[in-house]
Amino acid sequence: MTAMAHAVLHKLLPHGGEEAALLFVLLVVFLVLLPLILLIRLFSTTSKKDYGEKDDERLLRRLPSPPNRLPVLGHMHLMGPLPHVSLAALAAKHGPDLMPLRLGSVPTVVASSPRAAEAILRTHDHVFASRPSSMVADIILYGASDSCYAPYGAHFRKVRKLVTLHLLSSKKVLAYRPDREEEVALVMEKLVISAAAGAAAVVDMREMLQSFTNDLICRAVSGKFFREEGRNKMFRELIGANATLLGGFNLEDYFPKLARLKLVRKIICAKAMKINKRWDQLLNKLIHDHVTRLQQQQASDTDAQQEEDSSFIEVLLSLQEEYGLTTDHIKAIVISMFEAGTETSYLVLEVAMAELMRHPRVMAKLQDEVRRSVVPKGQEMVTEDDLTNMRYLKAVIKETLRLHPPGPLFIPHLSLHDCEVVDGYTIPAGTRVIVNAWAIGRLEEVWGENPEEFLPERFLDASHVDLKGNDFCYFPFGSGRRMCPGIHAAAATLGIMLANLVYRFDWELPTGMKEEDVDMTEVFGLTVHLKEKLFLVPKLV
Ligand code: HEM
Repeated sequence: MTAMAHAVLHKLLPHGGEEAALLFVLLVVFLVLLPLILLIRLFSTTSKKDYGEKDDERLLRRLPSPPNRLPVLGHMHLMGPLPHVSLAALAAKHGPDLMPLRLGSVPTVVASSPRAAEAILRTHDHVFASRPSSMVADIILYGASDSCYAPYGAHFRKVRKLVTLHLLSSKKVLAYRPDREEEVALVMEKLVISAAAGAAAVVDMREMLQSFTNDLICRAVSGKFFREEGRNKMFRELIGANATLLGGFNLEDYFPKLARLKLVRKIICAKAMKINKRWDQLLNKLIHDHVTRLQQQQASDTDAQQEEDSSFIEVLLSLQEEYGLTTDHIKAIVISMFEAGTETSYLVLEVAMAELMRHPRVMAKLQDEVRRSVVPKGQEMVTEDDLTNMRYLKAVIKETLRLHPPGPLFIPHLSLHDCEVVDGYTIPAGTRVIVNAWAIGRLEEVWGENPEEFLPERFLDASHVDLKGNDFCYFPFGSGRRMCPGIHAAAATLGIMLANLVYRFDWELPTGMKEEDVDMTEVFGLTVHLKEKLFLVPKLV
């Protein structure tokens, strides 16, 4: 929003602010914006039903919050194009632990320190385990009945249990190991062809890694026939569309009353409904195919497939009755698996390669570990067995996730009732709670003098700091009831792919580019990604 305002003003006042342009701006503000603001204000006031009584306002004021709160927008105008960066800067000045804000009409608290994060995600986890409602998630995810956006309650607990026990358990992730290794091998084959073409063969790393993680999750969700009829491509397109709709700071989430107006609702919902229709058709066909295959199997008396070898859809269908799921619930769970599984891992792999290109010393040390210390000479690929002792590889992955968590603000949490947290401060029921993991990952008091430096060695000295959310200085997968259930799948995918990329190939930047030219500028959305795609040239070792 601020970026948009800046752009408009910049266009109007490019030459030092001529009087005519200024007058024009003031006139626009008076004639157009004022009535609009009054209208929005009418619909942006909070009611008891929405976010609690006015008492909540007083409670929010008990902690310092940033000044310059505007009547309708609240603190919204202070959000720059990278909200995690804006919130970190605001917190450093106004609320290093907890910082209350009003974003639009929504009372929000931002946690930016290890002790505040621990209070939210561990000590009072049961109070903050819900999610705010989202109009778009309601449409795309069948009443937010998936495992990412479901409000805390009986349905969420049931879905979470199913997902962690039957879809993403470490046993299941292990069972998918041959599939992972096969998909990695396919990528390596393509890279060998590129490498043979020499310096001209510049590889679009994002395209390659996105297609890899997409195919991997397609295979896990729908079985080995996922390339049939170009389904993987269709899924990829729809995942991208979902991410655009669900990501960022959406107007309707911060002015819920305005969004309830019929016309506004119609405009906001139109796109989401269109996407939902396409998902629905695709998933109906997929479910139908699986049901038919299952029936054929039963008719021919083939041995029942083991759960470990079954695709997510097969597992969900076989457990549908036991867990009391409707077909729409199954579709919602599948969609959020696609979304969460794809829109994270490939971004981490791309940014890890970007950091390695900017830090040749780290790249050389990693290649040394992967090539000489562990993998026996002559072996074509790194296997998952080889990864066990690769300490430096693990440190590189941890350091990448510290500096570049794909979800720097996680998914917003929601307080279920009033709760006294740090220093006797009470967060009222219905408050949106944002955990700024990006800010905590860069605190000088935690990470030392140069927290912005890419230095995997810091994790060699602190190898007790793992990914499991036990340490509130470092928890890229979250912690507690809403912690990422895909942690085992993600760790396996990142490890095997990164190890193979640096094992088989030396990497060079396109001709004329230097290390310092690798652009690390980020763009905020459902997840954060590099603004500029990474292009590299592979050289066979
Ligand atoms: C590098 C990769 C990944 C990272 C860094 C990551 C991180 C996260 C984070 C920070 C959250 C939110 C925690 C919170 O709101 O408190 C989350 C939620 C979630 N993730 Fe991941 N994730 C990754 C990959 C995956 C994969 C591969 C899957 C599944 C295939 C997955 C499935 C989910 C689901 C279902 C949720 C929602 C959990 C809930 O609301 O209860 N994630 N993830």
